[in-house]
Amino acid sequence: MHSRPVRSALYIPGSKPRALDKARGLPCDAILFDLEDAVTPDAKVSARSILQQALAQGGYGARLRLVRINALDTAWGEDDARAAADMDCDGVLVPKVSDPADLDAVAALVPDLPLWAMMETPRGVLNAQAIASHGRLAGVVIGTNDLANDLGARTRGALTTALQHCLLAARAAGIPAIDGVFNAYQDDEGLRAECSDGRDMGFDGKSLIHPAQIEIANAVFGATPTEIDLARRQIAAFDRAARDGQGVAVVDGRIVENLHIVTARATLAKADAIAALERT
Ligand SMILES: CC(C)(COP(=O)(O)OP(=O)(O)OC[C@H]1O[C@@H](n2cnc3c(N)ncnc32)[C@H](O)[C@@H]1OP(=O)(O)O)[C@@H](O)C(=O)NCCC(=O)NCCSC(=O)C[C@H](O)C(=O)O
Ligand SMILES: [Mg+2]
Repeated sequence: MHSRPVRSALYIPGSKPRALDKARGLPCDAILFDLEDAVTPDAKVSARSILQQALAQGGYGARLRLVRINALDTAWGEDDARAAADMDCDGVLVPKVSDPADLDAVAALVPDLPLWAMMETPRGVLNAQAIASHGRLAGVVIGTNDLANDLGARTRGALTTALQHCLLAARAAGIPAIDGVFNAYQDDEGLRAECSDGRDMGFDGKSLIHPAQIEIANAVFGATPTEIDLARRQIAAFDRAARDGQGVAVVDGRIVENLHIVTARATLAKADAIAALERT
């Protein structure tokens, strides 16, 4: 569990001033300012300066601000990385990371900002542990569209092994992991089901393509009143048991051990962090 909430991470094309402005008032936890796939080749260069100006102008509050650059093997990647290094943001999101050397190359151009990795190539998934443990890496975002494309996969179920492998790598490295996008942005029930699937797997949040998806992701990846109430009762029961010299308590007919208390405290910390973010 991580102190900064990333329940909802919205992609915004860096080429669209109206969307960049609208984002200042949206309740997403993170913004993925995109210079890569959401921007057409003819708009790549101008998007860089549009985005730089939007970030300099500010107004994005306490949201996590990541700039997704183009890959270094494209015509735009190196200039994107140099430009992003000077932008007012919280990190650089590197697309199509296939091994740690891809991160080394961006790290050399971006000396002072945390890096995030898009996990979206077959080689990247196979190298997930080495990528997630890179010293400059602060988190991973799954790119389910590219991954499905490269695999020839036609369902989310076909990606399960890859999703779990990336999540295992992120957890082992102690960094957050954000699930891939749900493309049918007008299908609320489909989105809710896919968010629940990601949440059940252990993801920290969902990447999104449209503002209408934010509320559902925030609800599914947040701490519900029922979860908060259970966490408080577990902690109280465990404290009582400890005072009586017991190492185990029982709440709602289930045993509560120390590891459940770690989770309960993390649930309360997450609820506090969300409340603090929503106050800003
Ligand atoms: C999908 C869209 C093209 C739809 O755009 P549009 O038709 O303009 O939608 P609406 O008319 O419903 O928009 C309503 C208002 O909301 C604003 N808006 C729309 N999208 C965004 C957004 N992402 N961020 C901020 N604001 C947004 C519109 O400007 C309207 O505002 P207003 O005019 O003031 O009412 C569009 O949503 C879009 O472009 N989405 C982003 C697509 C994208 O980023 N794609 C790339 C990322 S996905 C990916 O690459 C994942 C990964 O790499 C992988 O491999 O899986
Ligand atoms: Mg992609």
